[in-house]
Amino acid sequence: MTAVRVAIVGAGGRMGRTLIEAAVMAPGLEPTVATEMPSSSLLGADAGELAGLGRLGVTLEADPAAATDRFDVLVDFTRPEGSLVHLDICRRAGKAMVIGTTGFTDDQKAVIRQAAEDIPVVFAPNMSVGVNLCFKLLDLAARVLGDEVDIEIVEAHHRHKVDAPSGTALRMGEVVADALGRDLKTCAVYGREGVTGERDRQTIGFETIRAGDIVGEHTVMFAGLGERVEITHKASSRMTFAKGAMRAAAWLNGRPAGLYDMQDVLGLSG
Ligand SMILES: NC(=O)C1=CN([C@@H]2O[C@H](COP(=O)(O)OP(=O)(O)OC[C@H]3O[C@@H](n4cnc5c(N)ncnc54)[C@H](OP(=O)(O)O)[C@@H]3O)[C@@H](O)[C@H]2O)C=CC1
Ligand SMILES: O=C(O)C1=N[C@H](C(=O)O)C[C@H](O)C1
Repeated sequence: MTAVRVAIVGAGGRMGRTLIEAAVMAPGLEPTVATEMPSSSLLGADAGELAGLGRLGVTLEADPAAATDRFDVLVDFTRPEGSLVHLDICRRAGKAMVIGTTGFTDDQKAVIRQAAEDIPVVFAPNMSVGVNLCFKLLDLAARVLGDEVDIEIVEAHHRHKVDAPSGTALRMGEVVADALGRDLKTCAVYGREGVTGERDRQTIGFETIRAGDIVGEHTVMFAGLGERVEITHKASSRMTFAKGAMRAAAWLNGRPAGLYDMQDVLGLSG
């Protein structure tokens, strides 16, 4: 069987380097393209050496559009503006794409939805199996505990993270809001300060912590009178996300055009 050829964009980033390692380790996948920003001092470096694996023979280049004949699936953990450029390249070339980047606006998400009419795309704010299991548990908890409890979502990440709340926290909020028939757009409260008045039970609160080298932690609290349920996920290695992204790339190769997420990849949808 021929290996699925994977392009990793943003290869010099925290996730980029981990993705290179995960692609090397994943059976049936082969990292064939690695790109970085045209301004990057890493251009010309060997992707394997960058990931601490030794020479791989894949050189960091600047333009994924010039490499479309050398990959089957492009994996993107960069920034929203970069992801949309990469999406356009994949769409024009008829290539599949895995998007792990977070922080998109609603308009940018609409562009992704539109592109997925032409190419297969997995778009997920968190590629770990554990978080995707938590989405299912959250749906169940919200349905059972209902409107009697106060719901708060607390997330913590490293000091370098640029978007808040995390994409995962927002998706957790959507899952809970959907289960309760609420619209997250109108019921979300982002942080509190000053004289806030009593809590409105219909709201879903978000709190963000940015500190040190925390890889990624999420807790959803369902707090009632006399008891409290908390569902927590703690990532201790970026490899958990990178392995999920490689699983998504293998799953996506050869699929029809469409917008998929990790629930589809893991067989958890529905
Ligand atoms: N879905 C999931 O499971 C996960 C998602 N993420 C998300 O992945 C993204 C990346 O995270 P992380 O690796 O920590 O971030 P980093 O900042 O470490 O890496 C981002 C990489 O993308 C490059 N980049 C930045 N802007 C552009 C652009 N416009 N075009 C092309 N490349 C660009 C950066 O280059 P340069 O350094 O030169 O700016 C860098 O190499 C974030 O949105 C994060 O939330 C993270 C972990 C898990
Ligand atoms: O930026 C990160 O690091 C992470 N981002 C994702 C998010 O915003 O949800 C996923 C993970 O928690 C790590």
